[in-house]
Amino acid sequence: MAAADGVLPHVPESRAAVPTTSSRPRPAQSRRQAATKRKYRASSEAPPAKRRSETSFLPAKKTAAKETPRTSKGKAQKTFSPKRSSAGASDGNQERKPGIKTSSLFKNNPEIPELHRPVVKQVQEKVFTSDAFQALDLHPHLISTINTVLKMSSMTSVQKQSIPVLLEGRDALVRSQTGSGKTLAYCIPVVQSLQAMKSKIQRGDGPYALILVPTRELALQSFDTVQKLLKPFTWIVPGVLMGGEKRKSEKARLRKGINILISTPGRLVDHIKSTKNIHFRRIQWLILDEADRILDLGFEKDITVILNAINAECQERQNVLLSATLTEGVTWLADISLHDPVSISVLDESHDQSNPKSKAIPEASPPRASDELDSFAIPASLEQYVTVVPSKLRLVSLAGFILQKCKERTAVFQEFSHSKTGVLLCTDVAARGLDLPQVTWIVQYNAPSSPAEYIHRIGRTARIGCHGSCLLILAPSEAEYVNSLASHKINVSEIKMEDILSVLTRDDCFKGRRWGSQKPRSVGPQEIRERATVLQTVFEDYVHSSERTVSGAKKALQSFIRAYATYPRELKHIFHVRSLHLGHVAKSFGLRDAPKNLSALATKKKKANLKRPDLHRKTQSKQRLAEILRSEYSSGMEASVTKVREQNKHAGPSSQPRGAVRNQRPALAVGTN
Ligand SMILES: Nc1ncnc2c1ncn2[C@@H]1O[C@H](COP(=O)(O)OP(=O)(O)OP(=O)(O)O)[C@@H](O)[C@H]1O
Repeated sequence: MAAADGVLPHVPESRAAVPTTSSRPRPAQSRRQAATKRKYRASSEAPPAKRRSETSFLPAKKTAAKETPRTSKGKAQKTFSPKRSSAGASDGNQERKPGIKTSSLFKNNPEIPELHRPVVKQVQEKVFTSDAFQALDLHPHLISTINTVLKMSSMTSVQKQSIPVLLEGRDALVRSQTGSGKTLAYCIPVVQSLQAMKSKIQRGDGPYALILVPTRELALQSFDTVQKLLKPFTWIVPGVLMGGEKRKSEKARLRKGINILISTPGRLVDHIKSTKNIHFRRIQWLILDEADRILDLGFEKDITVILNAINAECQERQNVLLSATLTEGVTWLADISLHDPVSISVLDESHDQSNPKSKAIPEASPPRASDELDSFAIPASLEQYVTVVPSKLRLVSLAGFILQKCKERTAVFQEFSHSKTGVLLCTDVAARGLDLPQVTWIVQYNAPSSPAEYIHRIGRTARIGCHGSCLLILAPSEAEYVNSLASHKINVSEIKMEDILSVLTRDDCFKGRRWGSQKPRSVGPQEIRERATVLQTVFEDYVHSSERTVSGAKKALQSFIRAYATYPRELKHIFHVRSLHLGHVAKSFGLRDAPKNLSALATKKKKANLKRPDLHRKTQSKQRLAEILRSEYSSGMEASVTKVREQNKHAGPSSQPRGAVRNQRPALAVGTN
C-alpha cells in the first residue's frame, strides 16, 4: 500500500463518525487477490461484508495489527439527514436520522499500488530568442503594432524560423510545442503580404486568406489576433464564420466582403454548399491551424471538400499547416494541402528543410488511431504530477486539491472580486489552442486517450515561458499509465492522495460529528478520513437535493463511463470499463449509488460484446453517433451532423469522426495568481 507507508498513526475506527467494519489481519497476498477480484466486479455485485478489506488509507500491516474489535457502532453505514449532515460539517451535530446513507469512503477500496515511474529525459524546446521583430523585413507600422498593441518585442523560436520562410512565399509545415506563439508565426506574414499588395485590397474582393481552426473558441482567438495586427491597415477586413450565429447573418457579412476569413471547417463547408456569396477566386493564403485537432474531430472530409473548392477557383497560393504534435494524420494532411513545403520543427533545427510533396489530393483516408510519433516537447517550466486515487475518493480529492491551490478566504474573496482567480471546469473543448495565460494548474479528472491529447491539455498552462503545473488523477487500476507516458518521454512526479486531502484539516467547516462526549482528537489520518467523509456527504446531499441535480450527476457519470469505450486498443488493458466499480465511480459524481440502469447497460454491453463482436461494433458506432449529436462541437453546425450521419451510412464505423466522444472527458483548468 503506497499511501502513507508506516508514517501515519492509527486511530480506532469504532470512534469515528463513519466507523469501519472490523477485519482480522490478512496476509498481503490474499489482500491483493481480493483487490484483483474486486477490480472486475460491477456495483450490482457488491462484495459481501466478510470479503471487505481494511481501508486503503493506512499501511496494510499497521491497520491489521491495530485493528479494533467491532462494536455496536461499527456498522458499515451510518445514516444522517441531508440537512443535518451538511450542517454537521460545521456544527458538530451528533444527531442521526434514519434513511439516508453516509458515504463509507475509506472501505472496500482497491489497494493503491506503489508507483514505479521511470525517469525519462524530456524533449525540450527553447521558447524565446533574443531577436527583435525589427530584424524582420516588415512594414514599420506592423512592427510598432506588435510592439505597442501586442506588447511584444522579441520573437519566439517558432516565429523566428517561420516568418522569414513564409515571407519568401514558401509553403510550410510548422510544429512547435504548445504556447510557443504559432498564431503570430502565420498571422504576421499574412498581414504583411496583404497590406503590401500593389492593387489595394477592397472589402468586396472577398477572401484573400483563409484560416481554418477546429473550434469556435479558437476561431475567436485567432480573429482577435488578426484584428489587432490589422489596426494600421484598416482597408483589410477580417471576419469569422463558426456556427452558433445565424447562417443568414453570416451570409450577409460574406456578401459585404471578408478579406481574411477565419472559420471552423464544418461551418465553411456548410456555406460552400448553401451560400452563393462565397468564392475563393483571390485566395492567396490557406492556413490550417491546430491541424491535429482538426483531424481528431473528424474533419478530414470537410477539409477535402474545402481544398477541392479552393483548387477549383485558384491554384496559386501559399499553404501553411501548424500543429503542436506531429501525427501520421498531420502528415497525411500535409500531403494533400502543402506544395513543396519547408518543414519547421523547433525541436530539431537540423531537420531536412526541403521535403517535396505532391499537391494531388488522395482519397480522404482517415488516419489510424495509434498514429502519434514517439515523443513530445513539453515546456520546461511545466511541472507534471500524478495522483492515484480510488474511484470513491475522486471527488473529495479533487475538491481538496482545489482548496489547497486556493488561498485563505479573505484573500480569495478580494481576488475574486477583481476576477483574477477562478476554476474553469471544462471538457476537452478547451484542451487545444486556447490561450489562457493566467492558468497555473491543469487538473485532469480522467486520463486522456493519447499522449498528444495529454500534451494539449497540459499545454494550457506554462505558456510562453511562464511557470505552470498539472495533475493527473488516476484510479489504482490505472497506475500503469505513468509507464505509457514515460514511453513518450513524459515525466510525472507523484502526489499522495492523503497529502491532497490533508488540506481539509485546515478549515473546521469539514469537522465531523463526535460520538457521545468524545474529546476532539489531534489531526491525524482518521481526522482526515472523517473530514473527507463530511465533504463527500455535503456533495451527496447537494446532488440528491433535487431531481435536476441527480439527473445531471447521472448524465455526467454516464458520459464518464462511455468515454472509456474510446480509449485505443493499446490502452484498453489500463483503462477498461470492467476495471471500474460503478458504485464507487458513482460517488465521484456525488451519487450515493450507481444508478440501476447504468449497471444493466454495462452488463448488457459486456454480454453482447462477448457473443457478437460485430454487433458490439455497431452498437458502439451508434453510441458514438449519439455522442456526436450531443457534442458541444456539433452545436451550431447542424449540417455537419447530418453529414456525419451520411458518412456513417456510406462508409461504416471506420469513418467515425475520431475523438468526438472524447469531447465528453472532463478536464479542469485552475487559474490562481
Ligand atoms: N513574441 C512573443 N512575445 C511574447 N508573447 C508572445 C509572443 N508570441 C506569442 N506570444 C503570446 O504567447 C501566447 C501563446 O501563443 P499562441 O496561442 O500563439 O501559442 P501556440 O503555439 O499556438 O499554442 P497552442 O499549440 O497551444 O495553440 C499568447 O498569449 C501570445 O500572445
